[in-house]
Amino acid sequence: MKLHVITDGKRTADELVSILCSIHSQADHIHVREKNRSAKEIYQIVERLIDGGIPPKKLIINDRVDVAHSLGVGGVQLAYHSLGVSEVRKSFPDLQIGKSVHSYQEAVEAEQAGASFLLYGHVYSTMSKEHLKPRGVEELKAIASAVSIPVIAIGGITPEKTSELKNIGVKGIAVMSGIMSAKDPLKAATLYQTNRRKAGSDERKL
Ligand SMILES: Cc1nc(C(=O)O)sc1CCOP(=O)(O)O
Repeated sequence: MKLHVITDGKRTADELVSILCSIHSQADHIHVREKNRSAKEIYQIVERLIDGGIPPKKLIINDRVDVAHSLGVGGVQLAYHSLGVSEVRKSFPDLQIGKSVHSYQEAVEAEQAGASFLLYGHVYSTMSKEHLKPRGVEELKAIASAVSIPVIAIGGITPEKTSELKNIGVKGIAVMSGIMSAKDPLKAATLYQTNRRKAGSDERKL
C-alpha cells in the first residue's frame, strides 16, 4: 500500500516546504493541493521542494496540469472542476493522471477515460469535510474489485484504519490532516508508514 500525503492549503510557503522536505522519505507521493494559490506560486513552491531534495516523481500537482507538465513531476490529480481525464490524456499520453471520484459510476468512467489511479472518498468522517456524511467502505470495496487501476482511499484515515483498507483491496491511503496538522508531522508520517508496512506483512502471513 502506498502512502499519499495531501497538503492542506493552510501553511505559508516556508512552512509547507519545511514540512514536506522533512517528511518526504516516509511518503510515496506528495500531492500539492493548494487551491488558493496561483499556478505561478505553486510552480515556485514545487521548485523549492525539488531543490530541497524531494524526487520530482514523488510530487503530484492537484488540478494544474500546466504546472505538472512544465516541471516534469510525477503526475496530476484531477478534481470535479478540473479538465477531464480524456482531454488531459489526449495531450499528455505519458502523464500519470489521478482522478478524484465519489461514486462507482465515476470510478468506472475515469478508468475508461484513461486515469492512472483513483482517489475515492471521503471514506470516514473527517474535520476536513465537516458536516458531510462519510461514504464508508462498501462502495470503495466494489470499486476496488471492478477497476484494474490502483484505488487510493481518502478521508478520515488514521493509522489504525490501514489494515481494514488493505483487506478490501485498496492500493493506498491518502492523508491530509493526520500528517499536515500533527504536532510532529514526521512522527505522524512514520506511524502511518509503519502501519502500512505492517498491514502488508500481515496479509503475506495469511
Ligand atoms: C482532500 C480530500 N478529498 C476528499 C474526497 O473525498 O475527495 S476527502 C479530503 C480530505 C481528506 O482529509 P483528511 O485526511 O484530513 O481526512
